[in-house]
Amino acid sequence: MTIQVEYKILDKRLGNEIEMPHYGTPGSAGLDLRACIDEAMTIEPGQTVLIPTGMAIHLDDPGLAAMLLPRSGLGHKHGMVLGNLVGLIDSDYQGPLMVSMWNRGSAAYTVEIGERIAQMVIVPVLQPVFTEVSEFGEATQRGQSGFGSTGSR
Ligand SMILES: O=c1ccn([C@H]2C[C@H](O)[C@@H](COP(=O)(O)OP(=O)(O)OP(=O)(O)O)O2)c(=O)[nH]1
Ligand SMILES: [Mg+2]
Repeated sequence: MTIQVEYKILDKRLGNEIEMPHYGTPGSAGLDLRACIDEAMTIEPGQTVLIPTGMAIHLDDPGLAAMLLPRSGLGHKHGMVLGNLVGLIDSDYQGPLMVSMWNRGSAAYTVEIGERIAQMVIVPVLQPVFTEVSEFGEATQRGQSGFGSTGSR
C-alpha cells in the first residue's frame, strides 16, 4: 500500500542547490533531512541549536507519526545527536520541521549548508481506548518485576 504524505517547501533552495530528502536506497528506513541554514554553523561542545529543514509535512492520519533520529555516523564519530534525543512529529502538525542538534561530544562541530543532519522515519501509531481496572486480567511470569530484575548478564 502506498501512503501519500503532503509536504511544503519552505526554503526555495530545497530541491535546487540543497537536495530534497529522499530514501537513499530501496531498503532505507529513513530519509535524511538537510540543514537549511544561511551559513555554516559551528556548534560548541554541550551546545544545542534548532536547525530548520526547509520543509513541512502534514501526515494527516492519526495512524502515522514521524520520528526524527540521529544519523549514526554523526552521532558516533562526532557526538552530534538530537537535543530531544528523538523528535516526534504529530500527524496534525503542519509547521516547519525542525531538528534540535546537540553536540554531546568534546570538540566543536561545524554543520555545513545542506548537510544531512538527521533522519526521519514514518511509523504506524495506535491510539487504543484505555480501560481502568483494579486488577489485570491475568498474572504474568514477570509480574511487577523490572528495572534489572532479571540480572545484568
Ligand atoms: O524534533 C522535533 C520535535 C517536534 N517537532 C514539532 C512537530 C511536533 O508535532 C511538535 C510538537 O512536538 P512535541 O509534542 O514533541 O513537543 P512539546 O514540547 O510537547 O510541544 P507541544 O506542546 O507543541 O506539543 O513539534 C519538530 O519539528 N521537531
Ligand atoms: Mg506535545
